[in-house]
Amino acid sequence: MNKATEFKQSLRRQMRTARRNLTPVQQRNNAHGILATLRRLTQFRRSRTIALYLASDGEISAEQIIHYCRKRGKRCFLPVLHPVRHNRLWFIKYNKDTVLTNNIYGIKEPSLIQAPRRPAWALDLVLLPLVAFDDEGGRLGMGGGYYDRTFAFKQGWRKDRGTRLIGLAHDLQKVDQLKTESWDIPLEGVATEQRFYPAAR
Ligand SMILES: Nc1nc2c(c(=O)[nH]1)N(C=O)[C@@H](CNc1ccc(C(=O)N[C@@H](CCC(=O)O)C(=O)O)cc1)CN2
Ligand SMILES: Nc1ncnc2c1ncn2[C@@H]1O[C@H](COP(=O)(O)OP(=O)(O)OP(=O)(O)O)[C@@H](O)[C@H]1O
Repeated sequence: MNKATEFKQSLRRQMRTARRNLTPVQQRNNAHGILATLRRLTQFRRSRTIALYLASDGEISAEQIIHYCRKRGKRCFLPVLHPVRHNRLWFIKYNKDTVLTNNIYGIKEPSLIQAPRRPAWALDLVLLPLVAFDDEGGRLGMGGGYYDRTFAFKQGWRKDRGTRLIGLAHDLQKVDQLKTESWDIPLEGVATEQRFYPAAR
């Protein structure tokens, strides 16, 4: 393992532990706070089709956001591990009656037989889970490269064109600067319970 990979692994361990050690009360407050942050964002207010995720391993919960979106008539989608294409995601509509199953990582996702599916480029906004972030749009994920592969088509696009990508995190997941890799797809910004961090251009 080279130095950079070792560094990423140890940062992942450290941040995943920090996330998991938040108390239920802190988790609840942060989930509440992040909805308030998003409601102030034009990019969120304008979006009609939004991909979120079901939290696992201490990730900031998106359930309140999902509830809010449904009330406002925004359509919610969840990522599903692609059954055939290596390390890519599909996005499936998420309703109250959607049947969920556990994927290979033990994360809940809609069962695959369920339509409708939506291609990644046809979503207005994707709210991504992450392990660590910086204020330049850098994202460290769980290490599967799922989001990077799925949104590779955005390489070279302006951040404000097409599907918008915004990370969701607890504020404690912020680090000074992440080294970007050639395959990393930069985020437009990251929302936490405290504030929105727009990527500097
Ligand atoms: N809630 C949520 N859903 C998500 C993601 C996520 O980060 N959070 N993903 C974002 O990409 C995708 C799943 N990616 C994941 C990648 C690795 C591991 C993981 O736990 N890996 C093990 C080691 C690898 C292995 O067992 O093969 C680990 O780190 O312990 C989990 C999810 C799609 N759905
Ligand atoms: N567009 C791509 N094409 C091919 N391989 C890729 C691509 N994007 C990422 N990868 C590979 O995926 C692996 C994991 O990447 P990385 O550690 O950046 O994942 P991550 O962003 O932390 O994970 P995730 O998106 O699942 O949360 C790397 O080995 C990388 O080479």
